[in-house]
Amino acid sequence: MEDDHISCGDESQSLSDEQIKDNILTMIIAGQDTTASAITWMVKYLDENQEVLEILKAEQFSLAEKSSPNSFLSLEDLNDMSYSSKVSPKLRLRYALQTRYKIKKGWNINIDARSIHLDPTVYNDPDKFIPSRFDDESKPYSFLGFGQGGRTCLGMNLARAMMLVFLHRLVTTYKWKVIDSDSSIEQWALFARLKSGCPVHVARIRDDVVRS
Ligand code: HEM
Repeated sequence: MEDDHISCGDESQSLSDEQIKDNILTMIIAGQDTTASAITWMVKYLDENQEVLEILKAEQFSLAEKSSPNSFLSLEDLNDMSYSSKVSPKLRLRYALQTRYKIKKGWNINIDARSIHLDPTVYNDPDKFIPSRFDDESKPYSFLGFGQGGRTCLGMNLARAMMLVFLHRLVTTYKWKVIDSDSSIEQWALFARLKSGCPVHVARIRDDVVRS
């Protein structure tokens, strides 16, 4: 019988059980909850900001009309979603960096990206959902959702791709209404997550555009 084992090359390069476990945990903790939370905020903010939703719909429908129904989205399609890729919410509620404190060896320091994104000394109308606000070239590094520098999120491009595919499917196939306007945030979550879980009413708008 032919050997159907998939070779991983040099055995000494294989991952240990411990490393495999770490990678799985990374996917679940760093990868899944973050993306799920970001998508929840997108659904909420888009429902509350119909003018933004209209611009997004125009981009997504023009893309859907250009390609055949039921075809998969390609990388080029994702690159054509320039407005949609800005619809990335302010998330990650973490504790603030207090410069008054001495930072001891071994401490973990987290930048409170959400407070920076909502800082009125940096942005006009910080509470307004303006997806293009981070385009301002005079304010480099102002979008901190994925971190910056040497430890920038490793899954950033994967997360963006997942969010864009989700947005495309949602916007071109369904309309939705958030049915619980409670905006209170779970107190002990690592990043900003709605207590209500953001329940929505969803209705199909058209059958001819179904893509994945
Ligand atoms: C919307 C979704 C996501 C958000 C908002 C997010 C955000 C972040 C942030 C703020 C950091 C810390 C950066 C720093 O310390 O400066 C980080 C690190 C990291 N993220 Fe994500 N992330 C997301 C999705 C993902 C996904 C899908 C994966 C993997 C499948 C992932 C894997 C990682 C890893 C491995 C690190 C550690 C990088 C390092 O320390 O070198 N993330 N992420």
